[in-house]
Amino acid sequence: MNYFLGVDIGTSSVKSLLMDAKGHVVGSAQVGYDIIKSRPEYAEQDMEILWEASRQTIADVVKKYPQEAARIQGISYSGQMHGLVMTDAQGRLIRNAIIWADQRSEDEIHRIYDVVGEDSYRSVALNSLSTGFLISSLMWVKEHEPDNYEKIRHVMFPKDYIRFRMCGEYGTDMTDASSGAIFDTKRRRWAWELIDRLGIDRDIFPECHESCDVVGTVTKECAEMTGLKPGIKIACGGGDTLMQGVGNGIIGPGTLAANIGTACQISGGFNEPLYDEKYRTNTFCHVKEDLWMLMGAHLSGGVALKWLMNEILYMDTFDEMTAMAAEAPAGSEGLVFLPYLSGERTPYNDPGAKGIYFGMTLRHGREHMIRSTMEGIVFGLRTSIEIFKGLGIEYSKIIASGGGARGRLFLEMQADIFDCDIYTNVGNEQAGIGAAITAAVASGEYADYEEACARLVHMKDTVVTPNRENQKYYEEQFAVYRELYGHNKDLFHM
Ligand SMILES: Nc1ncnc2c1ncn2[C@@H]1O[C@H](COP(=O)(O)OP(=O)(O)O)[C@@H](O)[C@H]1O
Ligand SMILES: O=C(CO)[C@@H](O)[C@H](O)COP(=O)(O)O
Repeated sequence: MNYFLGVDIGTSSVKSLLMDAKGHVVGSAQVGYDIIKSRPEYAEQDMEILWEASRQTIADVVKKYPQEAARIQGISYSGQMHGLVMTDAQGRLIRNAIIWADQRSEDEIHRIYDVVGEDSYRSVALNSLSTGFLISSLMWVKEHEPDNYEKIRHVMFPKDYIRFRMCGEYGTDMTDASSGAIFDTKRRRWAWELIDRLGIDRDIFPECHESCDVVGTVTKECAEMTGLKPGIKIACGGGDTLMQGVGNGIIGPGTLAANIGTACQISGGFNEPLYDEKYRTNTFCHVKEDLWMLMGAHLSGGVALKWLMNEILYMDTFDEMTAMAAEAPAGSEGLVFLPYLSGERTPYNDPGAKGIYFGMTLRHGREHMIRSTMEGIVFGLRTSIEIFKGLGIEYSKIIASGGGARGRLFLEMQADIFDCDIYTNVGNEQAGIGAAITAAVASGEYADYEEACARLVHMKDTVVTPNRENQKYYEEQFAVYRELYGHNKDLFHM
C-alpha cells in the first residue's frame, strides 16, 4: 500500500502524520515550541526552531515505521497562516518570523490605507487589514528595520520555509498567499498594482501555486537529515484552516468547520468568493481554483485555556481542567469571559481589545473560571456563526476539530451554543490529515479532492446534540457577552 506524509506546522507545535492510501493514520509525532514575546504586543517565532521540530517529527515517524515510510509517495503541509518569514539572497533567515498573533503593526495599516485607499484595498483583497498579516508586518519591517528590509530576497509564510528546507524551492500557495492580504483574492494572484503603490519590489513575492501542485522533491540533504527517501514528491500545501477543512471533507458549501487550536475559527468552503460587506470576516482562496473560504477568526482560542492553566491556576492537563469545569453549571453562574487576550479579529478587528472576566462574585471558584473561559471561546465562534447566518449561508452540520475537539465538554458547549449537531472525525488531527490528503491527490493516488475526501475522511458515529436546558443559560450569557466589547471599547484603548 502507498503512504503519504502530512506535516502540520501549528502555532504551539508541529505534528507529522503518516497516512495510508485508505485514510488510516498509521502513526504521528509532535514537538512543541513557544511564541517569543519580547514585548507584550509582539509575537515571533524562530523558524530554525520550527524547522528542527519539523525535522525531528519526520525523523521520528520514519524511524518508528520504516517499512511504511519507505513507501511514502508524497508529502504536503498545513501551516499557521498570515505570518511573515524573510530570507536573504543566500536563503538565510533574516530575523524571527513575525507571526499571525503579532499586534505591532496598527500604524502601518493606517499608512497602507492612506497610500492605496481603504475602499480600493478592500475591493481587491476582499478583506480588512489586520495586524499579524504578512503585508502589515512587512511594512513594519520597512519602517522600523530598514537594514533587515534591504536584505530581503524572498518573503514567505511559515510552512513555505519548512517546505523550502525540504525541497530547496521557493514558493507559496493561494490559501496562504491570500491570507497575507496583499492579494487579488478573486483573480488568485498577487495584488501587483497595490504592491507597486506601496513601493515594494515585486520580485520578493514568490510564485503562487494551488495546494496540490507538486513543487519539488525531497533533496539528498533533507533525506540525510530525516531518513526520508530522496526524490519523494512534495506538494505545496496550504493554510491550516483550509487544510483542516480538507481533513474534515469540507470542500464545498453545506457544512461548517469549528476549529479550536491556539486561535479558533468558523469556516466554510464556497464556489464563489463570498465576503461580508462590513469586512468583519476573512475571505481567502481555498485549496482549488474554483473554491474560496469564508472565515470568522478569533485570536484567542485554546490559548486562553492554556494561559489559564499555566499562568493563573497552575494546573497540569486540559483533561484535569475540563473535568473541573464540568462541576460548574452551564453559564458558569453568571461569570462571562471575553477572550480578547491578544486583541480580536472577527468581528471588531481591534488589536487593542483586552480580556475580561465579568460578573465575578465570592460564589465563583476555579471550576467557574475554567468553564467560563471555555464558554467565552465558544461564544466568540458563535459571533461568527451569526455573521454567516446574516449573509444567508445555510449549513446542516458543524464539524469540530483542533485540540478543542478532544474533550467532550467543549463539544457539548458547541452543540448548545451553536444550536447545531456537532460532528467529529476519526483521529483528531484534521489539518495534518488534510495535508496528507493533499499529498495523496498531488501524487496521483486520487484524481481530485472530491474523490480523495469521499474515500479518506471518516466521521465518528457519535454526534453531539444540543441540550435544550443548557441553551437557556447560554442564551442569557451570550447576550451579556455581546455587550461587553461595546461598553469597554474606549477603556481598552486608554
Ligand atoms: N483534552 C482537551 N480538552 C479540551 N481542550 C483541549 C484538550 N487538548 C487540547 N485542548 C485545547 O487545544 C489547544 C491546542 O490545540 P491545537 O489544535 O493542538 O493547537 P495548534 O494547532 O494551534 O498548535 C490547547 O491550547 C487547548 O486549549
Ligand atoms: O490565524 C489563523 C487564521 O486566521 C490561524 O489559521 C492561524 O494559522 C493559527 O492557527 P492555530 O495554530 O491556532 O490552529
